[in-house]
Amino acid sequence: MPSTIYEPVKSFNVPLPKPSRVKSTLALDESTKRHVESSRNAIRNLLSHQVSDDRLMVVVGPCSIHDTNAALEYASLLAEAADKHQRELVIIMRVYIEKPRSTVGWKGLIHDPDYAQDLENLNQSSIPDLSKGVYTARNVMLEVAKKGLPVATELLNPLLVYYLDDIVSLGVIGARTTESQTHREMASDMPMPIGIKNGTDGGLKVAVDAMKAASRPHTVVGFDEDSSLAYHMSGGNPDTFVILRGGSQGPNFSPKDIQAAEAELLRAGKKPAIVVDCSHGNSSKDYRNQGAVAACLADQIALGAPITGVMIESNINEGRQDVPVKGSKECLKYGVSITDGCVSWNETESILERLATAVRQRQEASTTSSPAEESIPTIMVGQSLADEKHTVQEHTVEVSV
Ligand SMILES: O=C[C@H](O)[C@H](O)COP(=O)(O)O
Ligand SMILES: C=C(OP(=O)(O)O)C(=O)O
Repeated sequence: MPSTIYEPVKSFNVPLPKPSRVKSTLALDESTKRHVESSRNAIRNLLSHQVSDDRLMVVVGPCSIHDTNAALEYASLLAEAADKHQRELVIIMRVYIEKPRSTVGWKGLIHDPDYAQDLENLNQSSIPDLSKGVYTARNVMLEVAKKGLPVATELLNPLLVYYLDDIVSLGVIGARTTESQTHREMASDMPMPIGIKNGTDGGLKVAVDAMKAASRPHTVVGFDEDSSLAYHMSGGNPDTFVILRGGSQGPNFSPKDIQAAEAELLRAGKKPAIVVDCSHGNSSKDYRNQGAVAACLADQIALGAPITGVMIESNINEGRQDVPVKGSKECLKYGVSITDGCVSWNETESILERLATAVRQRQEASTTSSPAEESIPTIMVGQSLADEKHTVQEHTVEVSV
């Protein structure tokens, strides 16, 4: 990537369109509004372990969206899979339009919608067009929602969220911002359930602290209905949960890790709703490990482990690529991530099959178990799983991060 694209621009201000204007231009129709509300409620049910819904949440999709046509082709494939597995899985698509960077790099479609689009005509040294970005990002989310899929996204910039908060069914606070007060305030103000990643070092305490903070009211600085800068009191968000994503100390998806997370949540007075990310620190940032992580989770799920959901980074085609610099003869490969590596659609289908089978096994076991067994506290179930080392050993991946 040419360094010029991120050179600071002095005395440079471009007004952004007001969130209210973008929202009314790309408005949700009544049926999409109902879809967003019902998918938020379905997620809330899974988080509170409603007996009426024993399905598994699966948050799956590209690491980031850079090509909206490819994203919508992916969404069509995923919508079919969601339909096929509707008895076992609540499938939510990752529509990640902002990326948190460890240092610097492309910050996502909303910040820079032209970055990886028309390589031949693109002037990659031009100033990123955020005004176009807010329309592009909202439009792709709207199109995904219209295909019947709930939208998940990382809520990174607390002001940009005002362009999207009515479409998103599941918000995520990423590992790099879990400890940020501003993000906890934002989470406390959101109308949808929020997943909170553990820290980049693998520490769960920051995520549990974030859940506690987000559940309380806060003063929040943002936009009012007329898009004027204002402040208000948030209501507090009761629908938060942790996402175990591993970290620099290693992965955290083993039965022991799940059991420890469950115990920590219960100690903090929180419901043990745990989603596990197959990527990032849990895959050593190597997408080829995601299948093995998912297989280990499927084994745990079949045995009744307290796993509410799974996250997978997936795209039409596997791997990742760098964006060729302007003027080079290289082309961008279709349906391949330009941020973290992803598993292919074919592998995604196999992972979804395996997770659905595990949920069926869990459902069958719970209908055949005696009332006494059913009343075993979930923490005990985690304990017994931790002893079944052989179950996970064959799938455990080497992690060096
Ligand atoms: O999910 C994507 C990445 O892991 C995250 O944006 C950090 O990426 P980076 O370390 O390449 O900046
Ligand atoms: C950036 C992401 O994850 P994390 O915050 O866990 O690094 C992501 O899921 O895209």
